[in-house]
Amino acid sequence: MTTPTTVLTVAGSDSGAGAGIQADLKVFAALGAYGTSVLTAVTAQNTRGVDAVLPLPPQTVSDQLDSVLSDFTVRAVKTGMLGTPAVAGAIAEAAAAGRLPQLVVDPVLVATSGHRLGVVEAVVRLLPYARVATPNSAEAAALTGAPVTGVAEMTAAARALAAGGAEWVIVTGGDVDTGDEAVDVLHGPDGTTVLRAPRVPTRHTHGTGCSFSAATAVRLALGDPVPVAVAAAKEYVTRALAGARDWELGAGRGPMDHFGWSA
Ligand SMILES: Nc1ncnc2c1ncn2[C@@H]1O[C@H](COP(=O)(O)OP(=O)(O)OP(=O)(O)O)[C@@H](O)[C@H]1O
Ligand SMILES: Cc1ncc(CO)c(N)n1
Repeated sequence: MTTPTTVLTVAGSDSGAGAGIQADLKVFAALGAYGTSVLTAVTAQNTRGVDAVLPLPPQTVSDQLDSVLSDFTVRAVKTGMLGTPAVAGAIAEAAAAGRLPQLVVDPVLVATSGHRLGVVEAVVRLLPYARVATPNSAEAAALTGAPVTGVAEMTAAARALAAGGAEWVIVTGGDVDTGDEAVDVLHGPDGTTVLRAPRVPTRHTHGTGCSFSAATAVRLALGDPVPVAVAAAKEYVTRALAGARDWELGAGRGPMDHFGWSA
């Protein structure tokens, strides 16, 4: 194998390893990229929910960022859980200094268990530097202040968030009732497109958002335009959900299948 392309995730640790840093690194490896990681927080978490959260000091986050960026040629970066406004501020500063190329911002605010993992104001600071932002319906609602319950509202939210600074926004609809399809709405300089894929009938959806944004980052790192990158990420998620449908890992919402990919 030739030297792989390097990508970076700035996110929280999920001890159950279905979401967060662990999901990101699995996706990076599955798609043939070399993954580096900057931890923002440590969560005690499993398939049933989040039990505890320890945010790391902003200096510790900046130190990790400096170590990675001073030694690796990072082609794309994704951010997930940032934890605190102070950490988000440190990341925004790096973005403003042009140190975070092809930035994918997954505005993680709340885990499915309802546990708060971030604050709106912190994420908003990062959006102007995002090549792509990937809010789910709840995050889009929190960021815009308007409910997001259908494709029309997803479209309005994507447009509002793009107007607020991100170059491209894709509002993901894993939790939106769209029948037997999983529908996402992309808005950017080329206009608005609706992405549709078969909805995988499974309760094991832990880490879909993290995996989607991580796959998008890999494809951007490899040179894909944004619409191509998110379409590939959607295919990845659909296949990884289907692969783990019958897995029995934990008693709650289990993780996805990142095995068996050839880059
Ligand atoms: N059951 C499903 N079948 C097919 N695709 C799905 C399903 N659930 C989610 N997706 C897709 O997964 C991607 C991530 O979207 P989603 O809205 O689930 O993110 P999220 O809510 O942030 O995930 P997380 O569970 O990590 O918080 C989108 O492309 C969405 O359409
Ligand atoms: C660490 C972490 N990041 C993101 C999410 C969102 O799925 C999660 N549950 N845990």
